[in-house]
Amino acid sequence: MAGLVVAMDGPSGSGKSSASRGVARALGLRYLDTGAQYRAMTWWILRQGVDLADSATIAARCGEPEIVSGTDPDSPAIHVGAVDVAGPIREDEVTSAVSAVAAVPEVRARLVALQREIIGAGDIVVEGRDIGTVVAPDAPVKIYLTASPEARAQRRSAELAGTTAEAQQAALARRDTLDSTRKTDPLSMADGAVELDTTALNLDEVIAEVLRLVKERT
Ligand SMILES: Nc1ncnc2c1ncn2[C@@H]1O[C@H](COP(=O)(O)OP(=O)(O)OP(=O)(O)O)[C@@H](O)[C@H]1O
Ligand SMILES: Nc1ccn([C@H]2C[C@H](O)[C@@H](COP(=O)(O)O)O2)c(=O)n1
Repeated sequence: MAGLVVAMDGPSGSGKSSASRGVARALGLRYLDTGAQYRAMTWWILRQGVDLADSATIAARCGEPEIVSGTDPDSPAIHVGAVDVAGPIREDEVTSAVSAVAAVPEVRARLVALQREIIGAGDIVVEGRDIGTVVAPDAPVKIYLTASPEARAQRRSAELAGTTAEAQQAALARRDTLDSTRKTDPLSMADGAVELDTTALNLDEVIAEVLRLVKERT
């Protein structure tokens, strides 16, 4: 299984992180959360006071922050320079701004290059929106994870305090629309990807199905 790359794409809240980490653990692979990188870039852009509508400035400055991703599925780490941003990047301020920053082509070019560098010789599960289409189109295993909007919102609201499933469903729908309608590398299912609807599956069942697909395709 040396050199294996598993590409896991899908909309927000479909379970990509949980499933990817479980699969990586089971197979002794590394794990890369590319969404955390877009969030880290967004955290830095917000800290610089850059207007989110000013894509020219975002494009001009997106080469400045050093974004460092850990690849241990048991403790995925993300730093901007020396600052641990694992907590702040999950705050509402970043979540509601990240799609605008991720739509800037220069941001994507920088992060896709960083992702390819980390993927390197493989042995990794990589999750995001464009892994199977753009970042690693030759990955032997490509999964497109989905779940109904209601299930995704229910899962998200169970995870976060002080919110409702209705509020989460609206926020997820907004992000889905922005991520799947942007001009550069929108969220879409890659050629050769297997769609896995997790609405009626628990996490262990999702991981077992992905492991079965890995076995079948390698
Ligand atoms: N099959 C499942 N059944 C029930 N809950 C699940 C399942 N998969 C994931 N979850 C829960 O749903 C929530 C969202 O999962 P996760 O963060 O893995 O999704 P994601 O697709 O990575 O989201 P995002 O793209 O926003 O980072 C988490 O609380 C997770 O524990
Ligand atoms: N490969 C990727 C990964 C993520 N994004 C963008 C779109 C998401 O809304 C945002 C945050 O990702 P999440 O943490 O929710 O997985 O980052 C992208 O465009 N491409």
